[in-house]
Amino acid sequence: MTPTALYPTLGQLRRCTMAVDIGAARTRVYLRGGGLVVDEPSVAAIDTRTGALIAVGKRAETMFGRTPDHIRVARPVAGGAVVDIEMAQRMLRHVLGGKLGRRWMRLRGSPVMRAAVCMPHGSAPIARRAAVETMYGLGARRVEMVDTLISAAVGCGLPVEHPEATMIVVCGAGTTQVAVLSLGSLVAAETVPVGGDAIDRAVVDHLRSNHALMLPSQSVRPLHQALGAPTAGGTATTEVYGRDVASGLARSVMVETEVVRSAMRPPLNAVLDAITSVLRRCAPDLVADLGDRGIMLAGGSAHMPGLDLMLREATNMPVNVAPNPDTVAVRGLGAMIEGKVRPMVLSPLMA
Ligand SMILES: Nc1ncnc2c1ncn2[C@@H]1O[C@H](COP(=O)(O)OP(=O)(O)OP(=O)(O)O)[C@@H](O)[C@H]1O
Repeated sequence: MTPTALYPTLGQLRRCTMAVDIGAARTRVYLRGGGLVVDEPSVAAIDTRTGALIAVGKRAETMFGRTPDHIRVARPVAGGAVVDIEMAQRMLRHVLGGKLGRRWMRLRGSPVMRAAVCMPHGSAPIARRAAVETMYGLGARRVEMVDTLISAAVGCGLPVEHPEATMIVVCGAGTTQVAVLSLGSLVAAETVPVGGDAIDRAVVDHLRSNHALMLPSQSVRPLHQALGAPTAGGTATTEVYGRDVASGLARSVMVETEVVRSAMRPPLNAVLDAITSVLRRCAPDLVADLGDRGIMLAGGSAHMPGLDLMLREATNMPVNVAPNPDTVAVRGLGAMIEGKVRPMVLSPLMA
């Protein structure tokens, strides 16, 4: 098997057939000449008695918390790494269905089946190894890895190859990655193990400890909407439904959106600390560029209403949410394998 490069050239990427982003929440696959063909929750349900795969993706996700004992609903990806390689391979094989086979056949002239994978910034060698093993299981014989921050910046259409600073914050489910880029390189970057899931967990924990209410995960989204809605003076409240911790019965409580907002503050502070730490490591000229251009916010959590506003207030910098923020990384990598990216050298952190 061919060894894997961490910073491949654009030429090496152009030889790849598919671009893959295996995230804690969702798995995305972009096929060369086929576009984004998979965008599914990274979830698989198996029958523990027979080992059979029962469902993957969206269908498996709806089974969470609703299965009998013999069905296990698993997330093969956590904290930015594939933690169950076999399950990840089964899940990918299933969501790709026949799409990959046809693509391999069409590209039979190519001597080696190659895949490009986005890796979270600063991921450990074991996480990279797990991603490579996962792709080998799908038939790839060479795997090129690109830092998610670079592919997301490309996917957002940021002029990363120019000698001026651009800043990107990719807030996913389990991690948030922050970088300042210039001339195709990461000038400074940081990853924190906090994302949309930690923010949701902070809200769930607040309701359990202060209102003795267990909130089902699907009830957190409507609460986000309330948090993002402008308040016309006074104290805004919103009604949430859950299960009483003591009695187990369904009930609702009225919660003040401001109180929920402060419950979300600890995980958000971790994101803010990462932004300030990255800015502190940049030269003043680069920081001056960012004063005008601001921060590009990407990742699925960029959909969270009010997150951009909170970051704007805390940093005093303009914050723009990328169009389709959750798929920018795989679409950026897709643009690289399609050869649609202006020539540049992809390199690790500048010394
Ligand atoms: N409309 C929305 N409102 C609030 N949060 C949202 C919305 N859509 C997605 N999210 C959040 O975005 C997160 C998923 O983001 P994304 O798809 O970028 O994750 P991922 O790439 O799989 O994760 P990671 O990068 O951490 O491996 C989840 O925490 C989810 O709750």
